[in-house]
Amino acid sequence: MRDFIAGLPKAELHVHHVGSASPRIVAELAARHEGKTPVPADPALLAKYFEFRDFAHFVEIYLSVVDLIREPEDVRILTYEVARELARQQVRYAELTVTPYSHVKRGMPAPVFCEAIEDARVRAESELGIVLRWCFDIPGEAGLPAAEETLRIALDERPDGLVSFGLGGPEIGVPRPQFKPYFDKARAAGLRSVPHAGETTGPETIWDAIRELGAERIGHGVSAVRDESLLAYLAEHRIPLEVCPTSNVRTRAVPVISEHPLRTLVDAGVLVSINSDDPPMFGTTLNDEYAVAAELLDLDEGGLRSLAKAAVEASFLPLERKRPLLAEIDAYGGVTGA
Ligand SMILES: O=c1[nH]cnc2c1ncn2[C@@H]1O[C@H](CO)[C@@H](O)[C@H]1O
Repeated sequence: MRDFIAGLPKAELHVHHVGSASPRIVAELAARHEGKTPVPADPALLAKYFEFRDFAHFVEIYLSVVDLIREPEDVRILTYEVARELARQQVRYAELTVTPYSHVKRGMPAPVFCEAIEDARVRAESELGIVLRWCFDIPGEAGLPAAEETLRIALDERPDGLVSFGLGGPEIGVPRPQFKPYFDKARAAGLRSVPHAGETTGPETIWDAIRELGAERIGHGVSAVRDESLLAYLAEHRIPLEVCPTSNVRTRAVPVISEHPLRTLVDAGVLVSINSDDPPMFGTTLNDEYAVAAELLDLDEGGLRSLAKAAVEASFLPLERKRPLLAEIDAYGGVTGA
């Protein structure tokens, strides 16, 4: 199963830029800021550092890593390394969530940040054969000023890879309706709406994301299982959930992996994609997440192919670019040559 997954062509739709910084990259950056950062440079200590009491603690640790990213070169190196790790797992296409506000707030001009991610995106496509696209997300804990600035950067800079507009960070104390004007403008400008919802709060946040923010996909959305009418709505309107199983356990959104609601979502006919979210921080990889899903859903190779195809279908790739990737997945026999 592991070998089959390793070779299976995939798409990833819910993976965070800084959250994907490998321990080596984080250690390198931490060493550059020796003494001025709580982030340990030692990989063993870093693994300990990436253990979270709860979601709020996770955000605090996440932002301490964001603090390490100061120069455009840091952004180029980080982004290219994330692309390399995705390509190593046979990811052909990924929508990477980046948070421009967090970097601009730390003194990196928006054009400089956008040029750095675009350089890495173009280089990754030509050298690694992986297609990256950007989701610009609002860090919810920074509220409306962050919404304002994220929208301004999205519309003023409009990097070629930008396809979607999101909302991350904590949900508790960050009601979704307040962001409606920003999502309205982003959608009017052709950006797709993909807010996080139902990760650390209940179904009502998912309803808000749909009704107020025009969500076309939901980041996480796992609490939908508590509302039968929402499950039916998601299934009927084919609003895919970007499910990140291990993330939910590591941020304590779900107590233990065996209790993850993935099976209930699938049984209700809800479209799901499998994603890694912040793989090094959660001690996982996208391939590991496919193995977790295979366990939870009792999947065979055909089931794994369907999972990979569901992510391609839910992606914002144009149809003519979905087709070859879907065909590649169908043709894939893995090491078993099935
Ligand atoms: O699983 C997640 N849920 C919500 N936000 C997340 C997650 N992983 C990374 N971020 C990131 O945390 C920052 C908070 O300011 C945002 O940049 C958001 O993208």
